[in-house]
Amino acid sequence: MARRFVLPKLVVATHNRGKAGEIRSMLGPFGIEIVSAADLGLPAPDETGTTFEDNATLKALAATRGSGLPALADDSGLSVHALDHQPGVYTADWEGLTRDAMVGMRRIQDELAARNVARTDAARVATFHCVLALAWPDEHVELFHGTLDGAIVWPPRGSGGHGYDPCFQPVGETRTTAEMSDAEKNAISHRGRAFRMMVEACFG
Ligand SMILES: O=c1nc[nH]c2c1ncn2[C@H]1C[C@H](O)[C@@H](COP(=O)(O)OP(=O)(O)OP(=O)(O)O)O1
Ligand SMILES: [Mg+2]
Repeated sequence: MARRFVLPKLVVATHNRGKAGEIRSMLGPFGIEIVSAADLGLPAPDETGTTFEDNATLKALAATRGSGLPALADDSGLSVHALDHQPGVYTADWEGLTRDAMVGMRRIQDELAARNVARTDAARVATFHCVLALAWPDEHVELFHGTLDGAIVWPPRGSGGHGYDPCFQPVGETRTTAEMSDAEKNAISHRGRAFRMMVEACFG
C-alpha cells in the first residue's frame, strides 16, 4: 500500500481506556508502533473548547508537543436531539466526578422524562460524534468527523463497549452498541467512520 506518510510511532492521546482499546484495535492492521499518552506520563489537558474539533485539536497538539511524536486524539460525545443536542462536548462531564457513565446515562434519561419526551425511538433520536485529530510534530493538524445515528433506550442493555453504549441503539438495530462485538461496533460506529476517513486521507 502506498502511504502518504510513514508513521514510525504514534501517540494515542486519550486517557479513556474504552476509546484507547477501540483505537488500538483499529490501528492493529497497520503495524504502527503505538504508545499511549498515559504511558508517557503526559497529563490530560483541560478541555476548554466548545466544539469536538477544538478539543480533539488541543488534546492532539498537547501530546505531540509533549512527546515530539505524531499524536492521535479523539473527542467524542452524544448529542440527544430532544435535549437541545446536549450533552454534546460535555458528555464526559455528565458522568460527574465519579467518571461513571451510568450517572450520565441516568441524567439523560431523567432529562428526557422531565421534558415528557415519549418513549419511542423517533422521539429519542441521538447522534454519537467522534472527531479524530492527527497532529504532526510540525503542529499541523488533520481532522476527521464520524457520526452514528440512533436512539436513547432505557433501561441500559449490554456489557460490551464502554461509556454510554448501553443506552444507545443505532438506527435499524435491535441491539445497543454495548450488545455488539467490538468488530460489529467498529464497522458502524462514529469512531470507526472517522478512523476510515483518516486511513483514506493519510494511508490511502
Ligand atoms: O463509542 C462510544 N460509546 C460510548 N460512549 C462514548 C463513545 N464515544 C464517546 N463516548 C462518551 C464517553 C465520554 O463520556 C464522552 C467522551 O468524552 P471525551 O472528552 O472525548 O473523552 P474522555 O474524557 O473520556 O477521554 P479523553 O479526553 O482522554 O480522550 O463520550
Ligand atoms: Mg475528555
